Amino acid sequence: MAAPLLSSLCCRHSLRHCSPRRFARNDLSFFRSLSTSISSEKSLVLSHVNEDAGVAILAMNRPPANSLSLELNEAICTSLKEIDTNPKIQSVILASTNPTIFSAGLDVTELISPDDQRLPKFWNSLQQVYIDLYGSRLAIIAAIQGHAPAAGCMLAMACDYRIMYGGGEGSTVDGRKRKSHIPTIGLNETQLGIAAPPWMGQLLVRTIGFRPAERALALGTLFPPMEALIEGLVDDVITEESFSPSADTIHALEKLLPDPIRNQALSLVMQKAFQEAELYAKISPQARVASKLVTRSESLKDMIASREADTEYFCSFICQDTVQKNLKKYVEALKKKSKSK
Ligand SMILES: CCCC/C=C\CC(=O)SCCNC(=O)CCNC(=O)[C@H](O)C(C)(C)COP(=O)(O)OP(=O)(O)OC[C@H]1O[C@@H](n2cnc3c(N)ncnc32)[C@H](O)[C@@H]1OP(=O)(O)O
Repeated sequence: MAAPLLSSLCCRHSLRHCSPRRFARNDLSFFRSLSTSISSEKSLVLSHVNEDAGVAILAMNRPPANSLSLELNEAICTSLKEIDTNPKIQSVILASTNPTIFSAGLDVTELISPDDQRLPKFWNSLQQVYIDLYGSRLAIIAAIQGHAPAAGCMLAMACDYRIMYGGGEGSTVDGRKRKSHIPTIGLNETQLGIAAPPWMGQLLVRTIGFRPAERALALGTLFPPMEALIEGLVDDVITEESFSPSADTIHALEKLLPDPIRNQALSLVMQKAFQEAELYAKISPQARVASKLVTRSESLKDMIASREADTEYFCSFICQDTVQKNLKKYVEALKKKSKSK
């Protein structure tokens, strides 16, 4: 079903052939044309479908932090492509097997003393994840149970709806009682001495508006759940007080979730994500996709057109001495913090 258009995506000319008329035709093929055929290590994501509900799950599974390596990026694209080929599926829940980290953003070890062959491939794979998520015909619901800094936040923003865990003492994340965990979300790149690329920064602008995004980008703000909700960075924040699960939802989730994360059927965030996914799945796909084209096609075209230049800029920026120094310092601090636990 999905058109084999990897070449068109990797090459920045793909959307030149998409006339405004074509976009106006409520055409599903635009979204299909954004599919990829990259093959990869599948266990880095767990995916499964519940055809009765029209919903799929795609859970990132790269311990310890779901940091985005070349291989994880490719695995996300491959899995999404597989789901896309199933005509019974209209919605996907993008989640994490780690109940306290959605994704820690780019794997910073990819950025330090990088291999000059791998670095552009790595960046290209991240661009592809964005294109495939943001341009998917599927409605994608982000179930953000844990932290989502930098490129982790980008993943969430590229979805159609974002649900975040509100945290709190003694709350349940995957059904078990655990100590307080308050996730944060945002583009914190400047805290690492780097800047979000234009397409990622503009995605924040489109999500929360110009002035709030300008300030958040400059300061590298990581928002706790309620602040993220107020800013419009997430659409819903779930706490035990705010949401009552239904037995039907839990049952449907048990059918959907793969074995290693079946216990997440008890997670309130997952339950709300499933309900939202069902809601999207009930809308006429043609109408839903056409409405998505209205808001997303122009920025996607622009991003794809500047893809090569973006990769060149990224590679030369990352290799600068000062940037390397900043990144090394950041990783040392991260390791030190992790060891001191
Ligand atoms: C031109 C540039 C373009 C830039 C575009 C995007 C930029 C990025 O995405 S850069 C990455 C930004 N990410 C971060 O700043 C997050 C860093 N991580 C954290 O702040 C915390 O780990 C987090 C809040 C996510 C979770 O905290 P904890 O639950 O307390 O876990 P730990 O800190 O103990 O981490 C566990 C383990 O994971 C390793 N880790 C964490 N993040 C990353 C990462 N981004 N890349 C690689 N590895 C990461 C961390 O070092 C720990 O490993 P061990 O030391 O081996 O235990």
